[in-house]
Parts: sequence; structure tokens; C-alpha cells
Amino acid sequence: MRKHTPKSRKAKIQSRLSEVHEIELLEAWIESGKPESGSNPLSLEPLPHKAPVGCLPDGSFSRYAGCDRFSQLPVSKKTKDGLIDCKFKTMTDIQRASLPHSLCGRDILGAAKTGSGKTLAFVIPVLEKLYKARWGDEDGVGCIIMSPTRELAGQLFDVLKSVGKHHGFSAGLLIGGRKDVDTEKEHVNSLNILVCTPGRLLQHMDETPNFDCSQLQVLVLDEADRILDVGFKRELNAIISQLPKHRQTLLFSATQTKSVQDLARLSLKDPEYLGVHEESDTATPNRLQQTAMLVPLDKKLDMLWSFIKAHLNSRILVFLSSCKQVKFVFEAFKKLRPGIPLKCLHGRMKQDRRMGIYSQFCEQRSVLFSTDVASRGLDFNKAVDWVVQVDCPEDCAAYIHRVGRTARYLSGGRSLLFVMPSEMKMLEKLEEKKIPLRVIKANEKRIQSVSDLLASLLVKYPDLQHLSQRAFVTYLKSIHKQRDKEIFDVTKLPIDEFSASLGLPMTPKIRFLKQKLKGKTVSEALSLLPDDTSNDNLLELPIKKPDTGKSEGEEVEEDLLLAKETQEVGELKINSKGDDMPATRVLKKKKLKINVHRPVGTRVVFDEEGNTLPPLARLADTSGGADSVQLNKEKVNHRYAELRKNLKLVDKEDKDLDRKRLKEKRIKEKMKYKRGREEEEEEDEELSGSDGELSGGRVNKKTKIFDSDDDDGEKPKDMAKEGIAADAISVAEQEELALKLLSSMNS
Ligand SMILES: Nc1ncnc2c1ncn2[C@@H]1O[C@H](COP(=O)(O)OP(=O)(O)OP(=O)(O)O)[C@@H](O)[C@H]1O
Repeated sequence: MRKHTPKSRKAKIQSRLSEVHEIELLEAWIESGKPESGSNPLSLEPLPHKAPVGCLPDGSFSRYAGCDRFSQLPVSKKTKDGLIDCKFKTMTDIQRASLPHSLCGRDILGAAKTGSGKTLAFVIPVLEKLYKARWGDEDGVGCIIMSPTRELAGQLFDVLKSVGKHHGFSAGLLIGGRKDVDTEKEHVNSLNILVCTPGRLLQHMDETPNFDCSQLQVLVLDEADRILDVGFKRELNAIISQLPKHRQTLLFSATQTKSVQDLARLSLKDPEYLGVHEESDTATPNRLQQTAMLVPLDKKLDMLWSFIKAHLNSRILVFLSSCKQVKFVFEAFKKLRPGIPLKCLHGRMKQDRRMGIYSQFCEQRSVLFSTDVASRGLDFNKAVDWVVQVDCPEDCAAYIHRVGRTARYLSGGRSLLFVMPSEMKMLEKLEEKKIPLRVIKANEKRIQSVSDLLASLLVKYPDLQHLSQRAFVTYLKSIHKQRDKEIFDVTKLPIDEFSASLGLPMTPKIRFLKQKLKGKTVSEALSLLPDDTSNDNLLELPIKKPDTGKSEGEEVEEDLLLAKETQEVGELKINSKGDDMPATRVLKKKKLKINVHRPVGTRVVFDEEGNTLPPLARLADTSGGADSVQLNKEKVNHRYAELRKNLKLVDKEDKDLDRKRLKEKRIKEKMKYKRGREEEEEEDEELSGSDGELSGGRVNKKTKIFDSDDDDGEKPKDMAKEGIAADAISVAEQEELALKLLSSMNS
């Protein structure tokens, strides 16, 4: 694929004439094989994957039945040449099943196991569609290929470049984290194919002048279920609203969505659902050996360390649940020197570094600690030996994508999942999804403990201690945030042991976990928290408070204000006065208390019982009884008038103060200037005694002096012009002048 260069229309037509015969053949093939439109209206039934290749359910395409080589496909020579150059000869299942449909211009929902060649299944039709439409430079954006991550977009772009290198289309990679957005803006309108992440595409739609997708022919969503997920909802809806409805849409993923709602958002037309491996015994690649191991939370790092030490000659991809976890484990293990290069990849890294790490890992045998940013689509040169999931994936789909980084295409691979005793349900769910897992036991004798080593590292490197604390908190937070509460239950975790396993000297305080310590279940407490309580508020490290002279118990109580209240709510027993009260009423009252979130500086008003009142409560009209919530207008107006008066006063004081400050500043500057000038003159005088030439020079020099008669004192006077020699004014006279000046200024 070449870079965009302007080309005259005439030359373009001429170059195409030679290929016209080929195009005609292709069109004839497509027309002859096209089944009647509407034969499969939003049918999500998979086609029989054992059907002859290229054969549709209605029997058309019989000419191509049984063909499984790219060379047999009725595609342009340029595409064939590209495929040959890349050494692609035989089609994979998904390619054989989907290409006949996609080459006909139909919308496709393609599902096939990880590493089964879905990329080519959409790259080929994209090239062919634009080729058939005789797309040229001046036609603008003809195709958009979207990917959920930047690395995957980069990988797709590489495949497109190599397979489409004989075509004349221009293509661009638009991903976030790149600084050259302005250069992108200049060229984006002249690109034919955009490979992008949703965020960056939307940025161009919003910011690039005249960005035009109105002629779009094909829209491709790779990892479609992820892009259609809530995480990208806003971006995707905004993007789709700017695309023409009349287009071909191709959706591919190993875990394809069948949600009609999702598909309706994309306005698919009679899409073909092609789940080529639906009848397969397993949802994961056949050459993948999958194992799971029961590992308690506090033993995870020991197990991971021992695993790495035992596989120093392998390329290992390790998944952890958060950036902080990745950072901590990477930094800590790096200091412990396991004997194999370590790398880390997460969303908080700069894009250049992310890309660098990705390609290094493709080239070099090493261990890559990563978040789910590397879980989808990445090919890593088909060379990952092990995928180790230290933290349990959020669901089966996430599991399938993570393990799919190994055992790609025809190569083999192995995976290991650490399951905590509280997560055993995950194994059942994986089994239901046809994921064959062998549960194995670790050889206890070979497990090396790193907790003690980590503890001493934390003492030596204070930064690491901070990382460790953050890792601790974010892990618990991630568990708390998980949607599947059947599997993820933060209350079942051995918190103290986990903290110790990270080398921390003591367990960081986490508010909602204190419920548990006080004998209340966390879920009870959490269910009582207001909906809008951000998770960040639920989990936080203790902030060191200045010594208030209170005993430890008192301080803890204060620190735990929220926790204490919520715990009482959990008990649902007695109110503060000791009266019996209906449980619901206690709940409501306490809930309101918890819900007080105020910005800094907000005035809080308390009633006689110490309960907080809304900000304008003091202005409430109490004449209608205690329950009245009407505001007394007179009181409000009076209060505002008072506030206005106060403001005016404060404003006047401020202005006076400012004026005074300015005046002082000006005087100081003038004095300084004067002193400098005097010193200069004294020096000159000294020099003139010894060097006549300099003396003459001094007189001619234009020196500035403030005229004492001049009220504003700012105007300089040219002494040479006035005919007054500087040394004609004595120091005493100058002092007198300065004093005069000062007094005039002060007055
Ligand atoms: N027809 C083919 N012949 C040989 N190799 C192929 C063929 N198709 C794809 N491959 C290779 O198989 C590997 C996996 O392909 P690809 O990345 O497209 O898989 P995928 O199905 O998109 O995987 P994932 O679901 O993880 O995104 C790549 O290295 C690719 O080069």
C-alpha cells in the first residue's frame, strides 16, 4: 500500500483500463452468486460450518464450492499478489465462510475462535470493495476499520499495508496518544482507509474541519462485542450518527454479540451470522492446553514468582487486574532479578512506549505483565508460550480473549489460571462455555516465597511501598467493582494476609472493609450507601492526621465516621435515643447522613440534635410548622442584601490595599534607580581622574534623570540637551530632589 500521492484522474483511468477485464469477471461472479435479497433477514442462525466452502445455504456459489485457496477466489490480482507476498495460501474456516458473503457486499457478523484469521476475513473485502468502486485519492474516506485498542489498531494497519500493498489506496492509522494530531488533521480527508480507535476517530469528527465520511462504503468493527460494549457507547453512537446509513458493515469477534439491540444501533441490513466454530467441542483453540490452579490471594505472588523461575526459557504473558498491580509486580520482580527480561504494558503508559514494548515482546523471550489492554486481538508473532492469569478475568469472554494470545493459527500454547477458593464458581462457568480446563496442583516443594523479600524491598525503596499500597487498594477495588457477584466477593478475601504478601508492614485501612471487621457484612453496608457514592470514596488509604492529642480509639472512631454509621445501619436495631423504630425509618435517616457530600467551603448547618440541614435551611419558613420546607422570601431577600453590602465593603478595602501596594512599589523602583545612578556617577568621577578620554565620553553619554518639577516623575530628561552636566548636581542636591519627589508622591 503506498502513501497518498495526488494523481490525475486521466492517469488513474488509464491504469485501471488494463484491469477492467478482471473487474468485469469479478462482477459477473458476484452477480451470478448473489442469493435473493432478504433470504436471511436478521437471522442469527449460524450457517452450517461444514457446508462446502463458498457455498451458501441456497446452493449458490456452487462454482466455488470446495475451493479453499485464495488463488481460487474471484478477487483482484492485486489482492492475490498481496496475499502471496504474505505467504497466505489456504483459507481458514472463517475466511472460507465469510468471504463469499462479504465480497457480495453483505453485512456480516463473524464469530470464530481466537487466532483463526478474522483479520483477513475483513481486510480482503475492504480492498475489493474499494477496488470495485474504482476508489481514488479524491474520493476521500471509503472505509473505516475500528479496533478497541491502539496496539490492535496498529496490528490491523500492518496487515492492511502488507496485503494491500499492490493497491493504490491511501490508508492512515488514527489512534490516541500520538502527538501529531495536527498533521493527521491535514491529511485525514485525503485518506481512503482509516484504521482507528473510536476515541481518535470521534476527535477528528469533532475537530477536523471538513472531515467527511459521507461517501463511506465499508465500516468494520474488529472485536465488535467490545466496541459495542457500554465502555464505548458514547463514542460509537456519536460516530455512527455521522456515517451514511447506506454502507456495508462487517463485525468480527471471537465472542460475537447477538444482541439485536446492539445490532440495531449499527443499522445492519440482513446480516449474515457466521459462527464457524459454534458446533466445535471447545470455544478455545484446539491446540491450547488450559490449566487452572487453586491459589489463595496471599500466595499469588509466590506462585507467580515460582512459575517465572521455572519457565525462564518461555515467552510468558501475565494478566493482572489493574495498572497499579502491573506496575507494582513489574517493579518489585525487576528488583528481585528473576533471570529473564521483564516488561509491562498498561493503559497509563505513553503510546510510544506501549508500541515499543509490544514489538519488543514480539521479538524477545521475556515476561510481559499486562492489564486487559493486551487481551484482545494481539498476535505477538504467534510466539507466546504461556498465558498466566494471576487475577481472574471478569467473565468467560475475557478469559477466551486472554488465553487466545497463545495457540494462534496452527501453533500450540498453554495457559494457567489462578483461581482463589472464593472464585471456584468461575470454573463451572468456564465449563458451561465449553472451555476445557484441567485443574492442577502446584508442587509445594518448588514454591519459593517472595513476601519476605518484598517486605525488605519496600523498606529499601519507599516508592515501592507506595506502589504496593496502591496495588493493594486497586485490587480490592477491582473485585468490588466486578459485576458477577457470584464469583467476586470482596468479603471472602483474606485481606491482612494479602497485604502482608505484598510486603506491606500493616494492612492499609479501607473504609468499607471496616464493616467486616466490626462483624457486619460488606454487602449489607454497601447496599445502604447512596447510589452515586463513587467507588473512590469507598476505598481509600488512611490519611495521616496531625496529632490532635486524642487517644487512638477516639481517632479511629472519628476516622470511621462513615463506617460506624453504616455499621449501625447494618444492625437495623435501635436509634440513637434507644426507642424502637421501624427499620425502614432508621435506614432512611442514616442513609441521609451518609449521603452528605459537600464541596470544600460549603457552609454546613446543624439542627439542635446535631443533624445536618440543607444549606438554605436557616432561611426556611418555620411558621408553617417544623416540617415545612418553604423558603421565606423576605428572609432570603434580606440575607442577599446583607451579603451584597458585605461584599461591597470587602471590595473597597481590597481596592485601597492594592492602590497602596502599587504606590510603594513605584517609589521603591525610583529609589533604586536613583541609587544606581549615583553609584555610576561616583565611579565615573573616580575614572575621570585617571583617564581623560573616558571623562569626555561620560559627558556625551545620554543619561536619564527624573525632573523634580515633573509631578509624575516618570519623564527622563536628556542632560546633554539641557546643557547641564551630571556632576554639576551635588549629592546633597540629589538627595534633596529625591526627598521632594518622595513627598510629592506620597501626597
Ligand atoms: N489463511 C491464513 N494462512 C496462514 N496464516 C493465517 C491465515 N489467516 C490468518 N493467519 C495468521 O493467523 C494468525 C491469527 O490471525 P488473526 O490475528 O487474524 O486472528 P483473529 O481471528 O483475528 O484472532 P483474535 O480473535 O485473537 O483477534 C496471524 O498470525 C495471521 O497471520
